Amino acid sequence: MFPRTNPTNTAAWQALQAHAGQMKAVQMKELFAQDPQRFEQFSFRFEDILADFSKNRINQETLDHLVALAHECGLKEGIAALFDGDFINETEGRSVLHVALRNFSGQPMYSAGEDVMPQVQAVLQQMKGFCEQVHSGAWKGFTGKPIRYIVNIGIGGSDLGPLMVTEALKPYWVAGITPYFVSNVDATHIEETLKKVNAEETLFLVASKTFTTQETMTNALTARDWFLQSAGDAAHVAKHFVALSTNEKEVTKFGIDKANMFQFWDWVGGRYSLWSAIGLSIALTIGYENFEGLLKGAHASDLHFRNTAFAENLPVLMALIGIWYVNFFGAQSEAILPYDQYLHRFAAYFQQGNMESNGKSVDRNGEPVDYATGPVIWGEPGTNGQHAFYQLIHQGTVLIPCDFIAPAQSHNPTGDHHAKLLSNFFAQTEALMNGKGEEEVEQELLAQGKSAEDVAKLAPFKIFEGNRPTNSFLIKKITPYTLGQLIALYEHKIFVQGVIWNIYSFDQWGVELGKQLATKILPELVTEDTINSHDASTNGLINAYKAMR
Ligand SMILES: O=P(O)(O)OC[C@H]1O[C@@H](O)[C@@H](O)[C@@H](O)[C@@H]1O
Repeated sequence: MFPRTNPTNTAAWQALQAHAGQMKAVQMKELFAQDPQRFEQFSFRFEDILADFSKNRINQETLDHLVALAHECGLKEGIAALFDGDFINETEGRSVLHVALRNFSGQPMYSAGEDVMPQVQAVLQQMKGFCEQVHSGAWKGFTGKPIRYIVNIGIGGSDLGPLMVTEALKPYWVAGITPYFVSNVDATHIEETLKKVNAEETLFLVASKTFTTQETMTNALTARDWFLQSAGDAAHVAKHFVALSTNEKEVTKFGIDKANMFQFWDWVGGRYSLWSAIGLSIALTIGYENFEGLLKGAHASDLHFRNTAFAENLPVLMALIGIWYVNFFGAQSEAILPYDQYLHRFAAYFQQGNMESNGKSVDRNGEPVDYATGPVIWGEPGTNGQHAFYQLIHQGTVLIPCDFIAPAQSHNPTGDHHAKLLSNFFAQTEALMNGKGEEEVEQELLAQGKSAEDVAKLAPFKIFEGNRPTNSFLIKKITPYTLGQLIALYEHKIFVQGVIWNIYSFDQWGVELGKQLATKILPELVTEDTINSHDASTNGLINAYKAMR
C-alpha cells in the first residue's frame, strides 16, 4: 500500500507555492521567445499520439517540482499497488483492476491472491462467440430474423463509456446493426427509442454492475413489457434480453437466463467498466476484432504508464499540469475540447470519470482536505464550442486550462472541411496563448479607418490578455486502438491526481444520499395526502406537484 501523505506537507508543495508566485508573472509567449527548443522540450510522442504541453505556464523547474511532488506523495508505490491488485479502493474493500481487462501481456494479475486473467479471458471468449452469432445471423429473434438493433439499457458507467465509444467509432460500425442507448428514468428516453426498433429484431442489453439501479431496472421492465406485447410468450425473452452484470442473483431474479449473462467483477469500477462485459454493446456495434483493438490500445497506455519515467509519462504529466493549475493558480474547471464530431461524448464521459472519482473532500485518513481536489470537467466539440462558450475562455475572469484533441486524418475527407477544422484547432491554442495586446488592437482599428476617439473607446473590449494554457493532443487517426490509448491516458491521469490529493478515487459515496431520499419520497408521491415530513421547501414543492399533476 502507498503512503497517505497530505500533499501540502511535502517539500515539493512548498517549493511549488514559491515557484508559482514567480511563474504568475511570466508570459508563455516570452518563454517561447527565449527558448527555440521549447516545443521539443515539452511535447511527447507516444506511438501515433503527439501530446504538446508546451503552451502551459511551466518551465523545467515547474516540472521538476511537480515530479518531486509525485515522488513525495508515493506515486511510484501507488502505481505498483494499482497493478498488483492491492485493495486500493479501501472504503469498499476492493482491488481496482480495469487494467486486467485489457492485459495482453500474458502475465497474471491478482486480486486477493487470485489470478483474475482466466475469468477475464473466459468472458472475452463468451463475448466474441456471441458477437459472431449475432453478426452471422445465427442468433435469431423469436420470429427467426437476425438481430438488427441493439438497445443498451444502463446508466452512469454502464452507459457513458459504451455510448461515447460507439459514437467515436461510428466509421467502424458493422453493417446492419444499429445501437441505441437508454439511460434516463424519464420514460421519454425508452419510449422514443422503442419507436425506432421492433421487437423481433432487437436485442436488449441490460447493463448494470449491481443490477439494482432504479433507472436501469425500471427501463428494463418497461422494455420487457413492450417486448412481450409483441412476442407474447415469456420464453422468447431469452433470445432478446441479455445481462451485463456482477450480480448473478439479481440477474436470474429479473428473469434473464444465467447463460445469457456476461459477467464482470467488483474490482471493475462502474466508470472504468467499458473494457469489461459492459463493452458488449461496443463489440456488437464495431465487431469483436475492433473491440479488441480498443483494449490493445488501452494496454499500450497501461504499459507506458507503468514503465515510463514520470518526467516523460503522459498521464503523469497530464495529472501534474492539472494539479499545477488547480492547486497553485486556483483553476476550478478544465475543458476537454475534441476537434472531432465523432468524439462528441468524450467530455461527458470524462465528466463522470473525473468528477465521480476525484470530487472528494475527505482524505484517505478520513480528515477533511485543506486544498482543492477535482475540478469541474466540461466541454463540447470544436468548432461548436468556439461559437458558444470560448468567449469566456478567451476574455472571462476565470482561468480554464483546456485540452484540445484532434485527429490528423479525418474519416470524412470531404472537400476542405478537415483543413478548416484543424486551422481552428491550431488557431485557438495560439490565440489563447498569445492574446492580442493594446497596441495591436489600436493599429487594427486605425487601419479600419476608426477615429482616434473611437479607437480609445473600443480598444479595451478588443484586447485579449492571452497567457491561457492549453494541452494539444494530435492523433494520427481515431481508430479503435488510438481511442483505447487516449481513454486509458485520461483514466490514469485521474488515478495520479487521486494519489497526490490523497483521496479515494474509486468509491462514490456522494451519489447515495439523493438515491436514499428519492426512495423515501417515491411512496409519498402516489398518495393523495399532504406531505409534511420534510423541510418547508421540499414539502411545498411536493404538495404543489400533487396539486398540478
Ligand atoms: O452499473 P450500475 O450498478 O447500474 O451503476 C450505475 C451507476 O450508478 C451510479 O450511482 C454510480 O454509482 C456510478 O458509478 C454507476 O456507474
